Amino acid sequence: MDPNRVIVFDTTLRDGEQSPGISLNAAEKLEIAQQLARLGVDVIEAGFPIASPGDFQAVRTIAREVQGPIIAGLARAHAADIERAAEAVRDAERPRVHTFISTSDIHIQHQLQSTREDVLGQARAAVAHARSLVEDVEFSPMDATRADVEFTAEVLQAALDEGATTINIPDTVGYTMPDEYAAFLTRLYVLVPGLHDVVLSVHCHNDLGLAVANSFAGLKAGARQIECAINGLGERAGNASLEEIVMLLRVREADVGLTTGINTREIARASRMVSRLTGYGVQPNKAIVGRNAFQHESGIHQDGVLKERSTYEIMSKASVGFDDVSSIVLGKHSGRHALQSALMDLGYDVAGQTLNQAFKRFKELADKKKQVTAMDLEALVTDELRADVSSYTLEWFDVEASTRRPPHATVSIITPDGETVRGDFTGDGPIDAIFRAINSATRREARLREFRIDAVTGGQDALGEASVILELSGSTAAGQGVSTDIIEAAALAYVRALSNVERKVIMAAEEPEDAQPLELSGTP
Ligand SMILES: CC(=O)SCCNC(=O)CCNC(=O)[C@H](O)C(C)(C)COP(=O)(O)OP(=O)(O)OC[C@H]1O[C@@H](n2cnc3c(N)ncnc32)[C@H](O)[C@@H]1OP(=O)(O)O
Ligand SMILES: CC(C)C(=O)C(=O)O
Repeated sequence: MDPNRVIVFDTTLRDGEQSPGISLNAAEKLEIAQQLARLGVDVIEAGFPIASPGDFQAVRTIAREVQGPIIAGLARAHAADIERAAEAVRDAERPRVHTFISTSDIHIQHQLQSTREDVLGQARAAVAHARSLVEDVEFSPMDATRADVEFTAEVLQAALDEGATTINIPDTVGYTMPDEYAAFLTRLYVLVPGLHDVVLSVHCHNDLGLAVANSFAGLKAGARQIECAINGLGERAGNASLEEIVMLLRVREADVGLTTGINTREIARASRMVSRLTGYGVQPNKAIVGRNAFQHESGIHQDGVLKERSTYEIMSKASVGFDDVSSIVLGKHSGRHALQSALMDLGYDVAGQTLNQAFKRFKELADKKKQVTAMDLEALVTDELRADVSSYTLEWFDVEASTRRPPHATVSIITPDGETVRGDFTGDGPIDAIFRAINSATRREARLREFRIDAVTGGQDALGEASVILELSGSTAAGQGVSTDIIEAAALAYVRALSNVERKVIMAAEEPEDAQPLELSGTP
């Protein structure tokens, strides 16, 4: 392999999904995985199969259906985790098991409540067990950047001896600094010369806003795999953002000399899809994919850009895929073929019932809006795809809102069993009233954790996109809904979040209790 080629390992579906409130079902994960394949990532970490039957199923579906990238499943240094991960990725063209255990004393003493010797034995046994099931095994010493480098090196040597093919160095809590991280990797190369024969990987968290800088420092120190996530999603403050590190390597390629296999024109679409399906909006000033990333507000900048774009732009918006979508405009006279072809341009292969439903909604929207843009279309079709997997359906609602009396809502919901149930509620505001009316109809005590409404495009006739995060019986899940009527968008989002959280509660109750430590622990 070209020594300057960087392997892009996307963990949106695993570490990204660890963001509070994100809970993707198998269909949503598959949709994102297919977009990641179009984007050209080398590895998709599709989930943590032991975590739940739903995650196992999602990883297995991705392994079976997504061609191109390596499909990885995460596993603790436990026999059951590793077996479950290996089983989930087994049908992939190129399966990988990624196993990990902490090497920092903080984790060993307080979380694992164990000893260095035991961790060394568990790491060795985990890699050996994984290698007996799959050829491609990645090992991570969790919290490595707060660990003793000599002990970490000893553990890595054991992992290499047992056949690990990739060694990943996580900055689990986003603590390190670029120079320090590079020095840590350089020292590991000295202590473990065998690292030169495998792929060294970086996995950096963004607690101090340094995830991309640290990852870049790691690449300069010799690492050739970068673990990252779309929109920088991930545990706490997130992971290194895929779009940022990839565009850094692209824009500064002449100076840095490293390349990736990413088709950067797919970045914008991947970002929007992940944002919609997770309910995590992208901050407007986010690098590369934020709404403002290619906008020039002030006169001097506008003057410069009008004369020559390179005065204030270091990359074109077309290079990250923003141009494609803004050029598609359909109106109320467009037909099903034009809609299908526009959706195809956006990367959605929609046919049959989903196309018919999207077409019906497109016509309704076109009656209200002069121009239906690509962003509107994408929102509608994503909404239809979500509706396919939703269990409760909003049949109709009535909301009475006035400044003279408290708002009152009545809803009719079709349950997963096909039963029609009704509920009503007088709330503090129209949205509160409809949310509580849904609870009353479904007899669920779901609690609203987050609610957001965004305009998909500008103007008075913009589509509203609502995102809801709900909690039920200790589980949380998100749901989204799209409509020109923001109350309807909110109600759709609430009903979908309720379906998702209920599914999660049921799956948690069915979770297997077979995660046992490997027998070899403590015997290096
Ligand atoms: C840095 C990271 O991002 S690591 C990945 C984090 N992601 C997740 O945790 C999401 C999925 N997790 C889950 O669904 C659950 O935590 C499960 C199913 C994996 C485990 O659930 P439970 O068995 O109930 O354990 P719980 O989560 O409460 O505690 C974790 C246990 O794993 C142990 N553990 C943690 N990491 C490791 C490891 N790498 N190898 C071995 N054991 C580990 C902990 O010490 C603790 O063990 P204990 O129960 O003997 O005290
Ligand atoms: C499992 C490992 C790679 C991880 O996510 C971390 O340490 O942050």
